[in-house]
Amino acid sequence: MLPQTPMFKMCGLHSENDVRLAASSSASFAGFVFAPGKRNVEPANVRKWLQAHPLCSKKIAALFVNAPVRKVIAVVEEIQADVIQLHGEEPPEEAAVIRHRTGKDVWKALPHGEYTHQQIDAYADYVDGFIIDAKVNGRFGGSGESFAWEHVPGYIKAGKAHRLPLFIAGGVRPENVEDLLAYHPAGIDISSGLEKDGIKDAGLLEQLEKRLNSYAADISR
Ligand SMILES: O=C(O)c1ccccc1N[C@@H]1O[C@H](COP(=O)(O)O)[C@@H](O)[C@H]1O
Repeated sequence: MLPQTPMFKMCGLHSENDVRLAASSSASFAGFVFAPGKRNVEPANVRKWLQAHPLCSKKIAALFVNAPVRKVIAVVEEIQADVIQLHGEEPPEEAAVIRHRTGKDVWKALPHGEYTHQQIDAYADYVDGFIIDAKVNGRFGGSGESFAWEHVPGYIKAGKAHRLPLFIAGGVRPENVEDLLAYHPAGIDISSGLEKDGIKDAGLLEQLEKRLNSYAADISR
């Protein structure tokens, strides 16, 4: 099968300005973090920002790390999320419960490591997609660090075998995105790589989109 332009998820939006930028971007998914850390957001603020800058056809992803199921359900309802990204150690059964109780797509983020392929197999019947991220110093994500991308083809194969979309995350930036695109992932997920001093940056977004567009032009030739 011919490579396709990857889905682009712009994650970790944490201000009205970030949402405005995402709304004007080519991202198909806009992600918000509801977990401790510098990108943690309040659902009421997200709702306000989305009212001011509607994302139109883009889908909203809500990211959680080991959150109670009732919190996930409440946040998803409040911000009208389309996708739930579980970025902690939520077991497959919990992903299944969340999927059943919300009726939303659930994506499991898994850290690249020795057992990732076994984990993909264990979650595949209970989720609607995967995100493979780097695990750095025990942090759950948003580290800005990449894992060894020579492992990407194996993950792409696993996603295809389960017929599930698989995104590559972790330290993707405008200056290295072409190295990742060379593997033709189904999706890329970027947060800190679009930030300057902790704020999503229009210039970095423009650089990224230029490279995504040029990749799209190359593969359509
Ligand atoms: O961004 C965070 O603060 C965060 C906290 C806890 C779990 C995940 C988090 N971010 C997600 O991690 C990936 C990769 O991010 P990066 O591009 O390396 O910064 C992405 O899905 C972020 O939204």
